[in-house]
Amino acid sequence: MKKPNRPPSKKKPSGSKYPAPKAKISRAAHEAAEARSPRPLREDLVLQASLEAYALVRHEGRLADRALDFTLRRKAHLYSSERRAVSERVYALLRRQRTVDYLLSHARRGFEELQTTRQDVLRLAASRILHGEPTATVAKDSALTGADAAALEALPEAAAALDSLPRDQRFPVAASLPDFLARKFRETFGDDAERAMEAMNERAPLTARANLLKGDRTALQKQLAAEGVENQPTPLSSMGLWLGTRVNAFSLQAFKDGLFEIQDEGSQLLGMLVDAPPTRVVDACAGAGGKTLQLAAQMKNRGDLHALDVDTTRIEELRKRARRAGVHNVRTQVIPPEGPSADEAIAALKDKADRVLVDAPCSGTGTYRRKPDARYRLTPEDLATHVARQKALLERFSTMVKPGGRLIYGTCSVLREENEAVVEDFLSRHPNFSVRPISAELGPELGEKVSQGPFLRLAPHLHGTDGFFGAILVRAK
Ligand SMILES: C[S@@+](CC[C@H](N)C(=O)[O-])C[C@H]1O[C@@H](n2cnc3c(N)ncnc32)[C@H](O)[C@@H]1O
Repeated sequence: MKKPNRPPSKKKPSGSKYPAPKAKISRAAHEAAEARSPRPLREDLVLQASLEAYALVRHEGRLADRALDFTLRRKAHLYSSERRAVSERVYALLRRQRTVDYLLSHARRGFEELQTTRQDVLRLAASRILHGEPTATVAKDSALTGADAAALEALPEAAAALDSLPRDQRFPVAASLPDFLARKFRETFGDDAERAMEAMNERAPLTARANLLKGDRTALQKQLAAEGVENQPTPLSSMGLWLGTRVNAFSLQAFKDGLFEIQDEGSQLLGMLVDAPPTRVVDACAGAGGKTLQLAAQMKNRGDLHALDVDTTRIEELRKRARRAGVHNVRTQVIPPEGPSADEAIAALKDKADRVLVDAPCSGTGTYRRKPDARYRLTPEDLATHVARQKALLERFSTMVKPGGRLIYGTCSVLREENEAVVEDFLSRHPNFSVRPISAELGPELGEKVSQGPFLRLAPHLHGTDGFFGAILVRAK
């Protein structure tokens, strides 16, 4: 089966305001030429672009996907295989940044004092070797000589030094986590923490959710196969498909026709907990609508689905996606983030909703496969802010649940304090809410695979999904 040769991209290319038509044409021409005769990477150009993108993330604090987008848009002369190499190498280094820095500080005397770009060349090279590429090839590609080339040869020794550290010192470095997060991951996963982080430091699969308003998963499989896309049903979500990771999903006809959305399997499972009836349902932190569209399909496009968020841009994106997906039952509303005006904005829905989903803003510690750089930005203070906001949002949005209705709380964090602890805190103040085990919703077989106690608890090393938490809370009648 033909494998599409563009790298997966989070952005929909056609809707973007950036690409100059000239760049588009020349890139298409390059790609067509490349498809006719694949050629070796022009390593100097790949290295230059990788350095630029990496510097934006590491030294200027830009988000990785934006930094890559920004850099690659200015590199229309790169072939698609080269663009893909830039992306893959930068992401690979971000996943192992702390490990790489440790290894180089042992393998290269005076590494810390080197000029920043020279350090970054070494970092990119060491990361490639760590990911299995031959040392000699990498040294040549990176034009490294003398002490720098010798440093690459000395990496195995440095790795042995890392291996010989006591477990608690080794883990943060080997997992490439800040110390405080390493402690949190150890608290969460105990003896499994190493395994959990190994899986968290892998690339995530590209996962589609079939839009059940327009057809089932089998029909989507056929359509994708007809477009030359390798795909495979996901094992946990009945509406998911894994796609070949090198597909640019957004350029497919099936995507343009609204037959699927890109959505992690874990996120699909969280959406499944809602089991939205065709009555009145609220998606209180709807964002760009990943789960809103799934809920609309559960409701068979009937009833009223209220999608709320504080972010106008995301709500606009949601509207666009809803149009493509053929969703008609959604009403969007931009609401204030806090204070009396936030309470007023939802007053009309007080005690009215059969289901309220609070897919809360969180640390994102479950999504490091896709956003490896996020770990280096998170501080203990940020985490405390997330927890305080999660408690406040659950409190505010619970007022919309009608007697007998359900409040579904979810995050893409794996940390207990953002998950079980938030739910416990809520229940301690709201004895009229009780926990409904997720097995009651998903069935005993699937429920057992994806739950811890009564809650949804997903992690890459156990489920192959991003890390997710979900709880169903029922308001007494
Ligand atoms: C985890 S994201 C939601 C993702 C979305 N449900 C999806 O499936 O694509 C959390 C969302 O909460 C929104 N948010 C942050 N503070 C909020 C508040 N006070 N009220 C409502 N939404 C808020 C953010 O703008 C963000 O879009």
